[in-house]
Amino acid sequence: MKITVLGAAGGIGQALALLLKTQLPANSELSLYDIAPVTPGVAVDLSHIPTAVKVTGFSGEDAKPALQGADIVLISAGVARKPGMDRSDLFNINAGIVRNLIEQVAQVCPKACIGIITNPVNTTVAIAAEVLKKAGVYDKNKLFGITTLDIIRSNTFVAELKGKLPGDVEVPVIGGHSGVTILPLLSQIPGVSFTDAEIESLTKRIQNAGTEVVEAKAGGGSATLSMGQAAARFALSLLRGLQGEQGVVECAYVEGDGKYARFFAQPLVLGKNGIESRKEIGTLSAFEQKALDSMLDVLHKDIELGEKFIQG
Ligand SMILES: NC(=O)C1=CN([C@@H]2O[C@H](COP(=O)(O)OP(=O)(O)OC[C@H]3O[C@@H](n4cnc5c(N)ncnc54)[C@H](O)[C@@H]3O)[C@@H](O)[C@H]2O)C=CC1
Ligand SMILES: O=C([O-])CC(=O)C(=O)O
Repeated sequence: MKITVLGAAGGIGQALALLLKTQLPANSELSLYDIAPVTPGVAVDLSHIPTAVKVTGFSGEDAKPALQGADIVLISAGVARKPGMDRSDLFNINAGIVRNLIEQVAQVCPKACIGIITNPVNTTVAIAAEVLKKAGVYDKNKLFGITTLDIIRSNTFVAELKGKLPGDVEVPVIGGHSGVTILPLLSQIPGVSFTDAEIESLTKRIQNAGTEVVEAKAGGGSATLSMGQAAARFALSLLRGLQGEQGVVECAYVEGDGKYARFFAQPLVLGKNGIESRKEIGTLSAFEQKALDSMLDVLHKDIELGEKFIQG
């Protein structure tokens, strides 16, 4: 299997590439691309780590050489937030970057699974879908907005609060990936219960966790290391599904049945062709149902912004 990372010289890209170099199965290939001239050097650096994963690096304006034969393409190219900005403030720069990269994916490796990390994810995934559709190669079972960071954060915060091992907690997170559209389903964690006050404060903390990092880094960017870990977890799950492992489940922001919004983060069963099936979100608490109802306006607008960017 070959995985290509676009934006590979950035904070997320380098962390992700390191984790993939050490965790991909033997004989996989890791292909790194970024406009930054350092990228071939990042590949040389990684290539000295003794694992049976071949690493190549490409820079410049053309992503195509890095995309040849890719089974999975992960995109973290673009700009990150600074304090005082919302994820939507990144649209003006990142929308064009994602469009340009997806156009090249559509040409070179149209059958690859694509994982979008670049913000605003609620919108960049819609942009990617429209570009792929225009090129006649859109498969809604192969395009994912990576929301795994919301899940691993939820697992960490719940474990901290309840004195559990983080690895023993798995919180489904649905909706989208910004502010109120991030909805952790705290009512669905087996063996864990919360007071109403805990639910309210935990939900807020999970929704604002990106901002917590942006403020702590004080102008130096947003989450990179935890996001590298999140994207690596998602990519390795996707790979296991592609290789035929049964019962691999991850939440991601994908096009579904449109019951809530055209794109919606939900639990998915991953398989040989990407998404094998979309799982029901299950029974929600009254708090979660209210949060779901009130996020939909924002989510619809975020999606429409992306659709219009391509459709004009
Ligand atoms: N989905 C999620 O949960 C998360 C998403 N993000 C988003 O990920 C993106 C990347 O964040 P960082 O890695 O921290 O930023 P960064 O600034 O460290 O890295 C971005 C990289 O993209 C490259 N780049 C810019 N334009 C490019 C193009 N046209 N083609 C190829 N490469 C290009 C830059 O040279 C740079 O190396 C941001 O949009 C950020 O908001 C960040 C954290 C979590
Ligand atoms: O908050 C940001 O700008 C980056 C991000 O998406 C996150 O950390 O969840």
